[in-house]
Amino acid sequence: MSAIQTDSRIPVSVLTGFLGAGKTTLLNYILTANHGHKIAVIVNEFGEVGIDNQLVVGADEEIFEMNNGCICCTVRSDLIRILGDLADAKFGRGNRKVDFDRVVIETTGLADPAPVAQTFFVDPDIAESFKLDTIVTLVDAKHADQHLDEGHEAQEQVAFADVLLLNKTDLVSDEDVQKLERRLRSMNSAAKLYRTQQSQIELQHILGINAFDLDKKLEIEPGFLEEEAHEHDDEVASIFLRETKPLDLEKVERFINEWLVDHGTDTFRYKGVLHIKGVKKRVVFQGIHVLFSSYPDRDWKPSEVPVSEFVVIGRNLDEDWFRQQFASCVAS
Ligand SMILES: Nc1nc2c(ncn2[C@@H]2O[C@H](COP(=O)(O)OP(=O)(O)OP(=O)(O)O)[C@@H](O)[C@H]2O)c(=O)[nH]1
Repeated sequence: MSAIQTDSRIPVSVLTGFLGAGKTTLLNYILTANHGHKIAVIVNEFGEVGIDNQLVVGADEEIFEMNNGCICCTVRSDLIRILGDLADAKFGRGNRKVDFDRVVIETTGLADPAPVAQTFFVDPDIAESFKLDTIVTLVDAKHADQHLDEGHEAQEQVAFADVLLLNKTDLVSDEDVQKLERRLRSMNSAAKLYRTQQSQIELQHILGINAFDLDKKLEIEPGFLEEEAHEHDDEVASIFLRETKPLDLEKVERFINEWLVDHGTDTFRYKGVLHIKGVKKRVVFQGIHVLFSSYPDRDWKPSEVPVSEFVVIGRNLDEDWFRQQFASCVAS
């Protein structure tokens, strides 16, 4: 018998990074790239309703959504269940057969990656079928300093990474990029660090690289395997807004202008699709603090009921204000 035993466990890559850093952009890039892998995707969102599944390409494929909680705490049991079902489906143990050779998990921007990683070591069934391959952390070059100054989660995401992608380098000067690189290096000198734009990275640098090293992580966080679920900052919350009546573009623009002036700093992330009167396409709308963009995306499908829905994630959000303003955007 050969002395070399092949590891038949399914490799898992975890994509992390603060809100808006470019995780979904990377996921879309992975899903459209020509790499020959069959990937099962698990997407976790902070808001009560998932928006990412609408923004992920080929969303009819093997994509499993985990909403209404964060993968690192409240819905960690869902992660274990989904992974268990996936393993059964791959190894033909259930009624369903799903053919895939790796898993990519997109965490919420507020997730602490350590408890997610812990799942692959402390749950015996998961540990038998899956192998944590790499934690990839995206860093938003424009907003990272602010997020690292303010939030424990952003710091943990950097500290726990195997690969750091310093993304959105188009938005800042080279000098700022270098300064940020020094800051990231001081927080995590072991991770590989790449500069990216639109999260584009050769996939051989992030998939199947066998980078997660338990011993090294235990050096960073000795209590890693015993840690309790992560506690989130209670002040950070999400609001989900939904309206089936078409919206008036001018009113929407006025609403957004007021919002960004008065609440821009407190809104970490917002994203969704809008159903605008007179526009045949759905309008994708998203932003990070005051950096906002919207564009017509694709025609509504005949099978879809056009609807505006979006999620706002932030601190100290005045929910009544958002609801009233949004309701007043309905076209007459
Ligand atoms: N200028 C610029 N924008 C980028 C780049 N990469 C991604 N974006 C934009 O940044 C916004 C956020 O990107 P996403 O990929 O949705 O970020 P995310 O990390 O998945 O966001 P959450 O899931 O909400 O935490 C989108 O509007 C992207 O198009 C980049 O390199 N440069």
